[in-house]
Amino acid sequence: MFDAASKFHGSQLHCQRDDRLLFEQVEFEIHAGQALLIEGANGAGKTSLLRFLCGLNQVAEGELTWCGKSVSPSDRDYASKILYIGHKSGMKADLSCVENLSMLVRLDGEVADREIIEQALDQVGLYGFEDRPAGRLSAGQHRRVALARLLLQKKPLWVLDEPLTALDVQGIAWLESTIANHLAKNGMIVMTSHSVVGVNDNNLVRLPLKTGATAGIASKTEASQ
Ligand SMILES: Nc1ncnc2c1ncn2[C@@H]1O[C@H](COP(=O)(O)OP(=O)(O)OP(=O)(O)O)[C@@H](O)[C@H]1O
Repeated sequence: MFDAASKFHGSQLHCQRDDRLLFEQVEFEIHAGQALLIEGANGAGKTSLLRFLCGLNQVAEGELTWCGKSVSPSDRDYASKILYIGHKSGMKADLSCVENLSMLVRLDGEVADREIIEQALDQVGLYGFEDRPAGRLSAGQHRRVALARLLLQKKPLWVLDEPLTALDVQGIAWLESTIANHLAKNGMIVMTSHSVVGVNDNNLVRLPLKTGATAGIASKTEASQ
């Protein structure tokens, strides 16, 4: 169970790429058990925003607070709260599924032994693939291995960039229950996705990104006022 009082707030968020303003004055707030869905056309800046929240780029700027305390995306304590799974999995083609997951979990400052990783691979439908090099997986299998980190790491905030990509019906069903379970434990999620799974309307905050967006705060509290 994560802290029921958790709150994640962003304000004055803006992003410029070269000479082009992607978005500005964007604001959001989510609480424990809620998911933020970042929406927008191709090229609107969704990935740029996600990566900014994770301290992975400086192209976007803005103010962030975690539980009411101002944080910088590069703060170690703040970064330790986040599990980011982006378009690229970060896996090495010549390492096995177990070796890759072990490495990725360690890079995030955590540890998972082989038995635990095998159990996670089993849960994502990859029993028997433990020692297969990642470079010899299908696209959907590759995505399933990347998403197995959701079972291995205990972070309150998941930042997921198009997590449904390449998943089949069973994969989507697994992700749906995994997301619902995380939110039920007071976890939070910031994600981009063309469809929403595992989040009911009461727990979903939508953040549309459009150039010059000044549409006010994206939050459940404000929306209901
Ligand atoms: N490394 C980069 N250097 C310069 N411009 C970039 C770079 N990466 C992305 N861009 C540009 O920034 C804009 C926003 O890209 P971003 O990937 O954030 O959009 P997105 O909303 O996630 O798009 P999509 O829905 O297609 O994934 C695009 O116009 C893109 O061309």
